[in-house]
Amino acid sequence: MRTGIATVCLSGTLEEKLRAAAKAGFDGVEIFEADLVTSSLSPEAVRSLADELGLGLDLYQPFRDFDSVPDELYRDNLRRADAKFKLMDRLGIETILVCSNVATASIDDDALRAEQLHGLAELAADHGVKVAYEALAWGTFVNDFEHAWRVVADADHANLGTCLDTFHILSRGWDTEPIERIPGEKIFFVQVADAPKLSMDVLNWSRHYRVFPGEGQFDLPKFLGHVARTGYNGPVSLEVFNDTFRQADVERTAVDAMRSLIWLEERTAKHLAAGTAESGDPAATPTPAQLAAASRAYPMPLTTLPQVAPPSGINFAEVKADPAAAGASELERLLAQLGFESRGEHRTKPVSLWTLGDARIILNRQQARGVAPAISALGFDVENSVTAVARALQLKAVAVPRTSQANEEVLQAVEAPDGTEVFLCQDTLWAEEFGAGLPASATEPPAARIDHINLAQPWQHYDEGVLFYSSVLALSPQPSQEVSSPAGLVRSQVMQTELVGGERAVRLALNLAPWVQADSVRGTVADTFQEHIAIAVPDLIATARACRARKLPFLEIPENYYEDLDARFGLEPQFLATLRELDLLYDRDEQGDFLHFYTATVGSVFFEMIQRIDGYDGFGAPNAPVRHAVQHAAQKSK
Ligand SMILES: O=C(O)c1ccc(O)c(O)c1
Ligand SMILES: [Mg+2]
Repeated sequence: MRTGIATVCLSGTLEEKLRAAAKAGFDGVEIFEADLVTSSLSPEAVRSLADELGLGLDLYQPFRDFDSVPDELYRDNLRRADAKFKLMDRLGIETILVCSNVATASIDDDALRAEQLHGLAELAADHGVKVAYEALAWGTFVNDFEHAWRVVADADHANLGTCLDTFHILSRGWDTEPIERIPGEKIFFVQVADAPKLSMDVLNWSRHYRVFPGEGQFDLPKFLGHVARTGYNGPVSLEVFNDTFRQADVERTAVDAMRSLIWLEERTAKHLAAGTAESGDPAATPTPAQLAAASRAYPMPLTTLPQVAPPSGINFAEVKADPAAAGASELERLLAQLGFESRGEHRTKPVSLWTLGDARIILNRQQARGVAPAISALGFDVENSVTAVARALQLKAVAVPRTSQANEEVLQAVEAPDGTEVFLCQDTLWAEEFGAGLPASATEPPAARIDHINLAQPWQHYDEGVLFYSSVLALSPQPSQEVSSPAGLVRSQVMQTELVGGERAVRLALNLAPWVQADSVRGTVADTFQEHIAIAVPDLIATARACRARKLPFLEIPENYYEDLDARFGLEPQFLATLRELDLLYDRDEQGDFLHFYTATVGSVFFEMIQRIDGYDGFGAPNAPVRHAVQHAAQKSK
């Protein structure tokens, strides 16, 4: 598949955008008119830079407000077009995108539109240019891709085709099946964007909230499957108008963008393969042979990746703390008060292992000076770490450089967008390298396990994080939520594995905190963000009492919370008194009940102990505002 990206997706100057797109591995770009007009590079210089970078200039866009106008305006529009066709000759660009008229359309007549577009195509032919007509979702008369295609078909000119843009099609909820009735050679260009499902006017939704494929909620594999079936084999190009990406680091955004297309290719091949599966079930998992066949079934080849199953558990979590600061010993004390046991020091590194049941936490004292303790690494249980790493690298994840000594387990890790090191683990043999190793007898079911991890995300890498964990680790994103805090709304995105036998192996929550004005590298963030490790235990009340006896600093919950809780749930007085006494929080969903408590924060890290009763599947979200408020107050008083 030929990959592309519109320059409007990226931040910086035109030259920076082109360099970043080339470096990320794109085949071509769409030159967005405003980027050229405001550039100090001449069209010839842009052309030779693209040449030098090995980047195709696949589209010039947009040309606006052409069709459905009175004759006088039509002639002026042809004059405007003529100037652009001459410019395209200097740039060496063959195709121009003409979007449906939103400003000057005054005559709603398909015959006239077809005639005017035919006239434009005639002029284009004189310049050796092709015109791709796109229906904008808010076009005055043409706002539906089928309508745009009908007009193009009526105009019947070799130099006129249509441009399909997923946003304009899926934001309006149009059926995508009819795409297959367009001949592939009449589709001149394909633009892809994802978006969260929002209820707002479509123009503002489009101009500010588009995201890269896999970061929103549109069914893009289905769309691209239809496109593949038409026989189309031109560029599939990202056109994402997004306020965050336009400010973020250009090279990182380009890599995020490339990852989204690589993953979309694979998902499209899977979608096509599922359609051919014997069961006929579109959700069926295709065999490797079916996947390979689907990837080359149509003129547009689809690259696939090494296949991985979602992780089967959280192998460990690592917290980094500067040994010279109080953080490291405070964390050790906290772990001991929670009931964790020290399993000793690593043979060669200043790193210690702590366990509680099957919950494994590594305390790493290699932190740079003055940086607050933070969650630095997560280990995920995977079937095959070699395959998992190969997949991650193909998805442009960056390998974490590691040095291992003789006789040490070789662990493979890649860097998540926020800098967290993600280890892909096949076993726990690495634990042998710590003094005491793992306890001999793990109980069944385990006395404790890591239930979820909650990571604070820098604002500019939030969507990138969602895409990373979905594509690399096969976690499924849930609809994002917002919880209130004294510093603003916190956007929270849960990524998890499917429910199997009432259990979820992995739950990860990505939080976009309003106060995380972070640098891209974890640990350089001002120590105002907080994140945590949550451990599930079989009897939370007993755990809380034991922790109290060990003098654990609990997060203290205000009395108002318990009054509200009682009003909401009408709890049994004795039970409510226990919650109050132990600073416990409570929630309930359709399945069951949830009990939890939090520790005080050390640096950026705190712990949560939880108990899920009868298949409760949430995170106690209604209690999050209380936690944020108490933590905020605690931070201020420091
Ligand atoms: O928002 C716009 O104006 C606009 C312009 C060109 C496009 O291709 C598009 O999808 C939207
Ligand atoms: Mg478009």
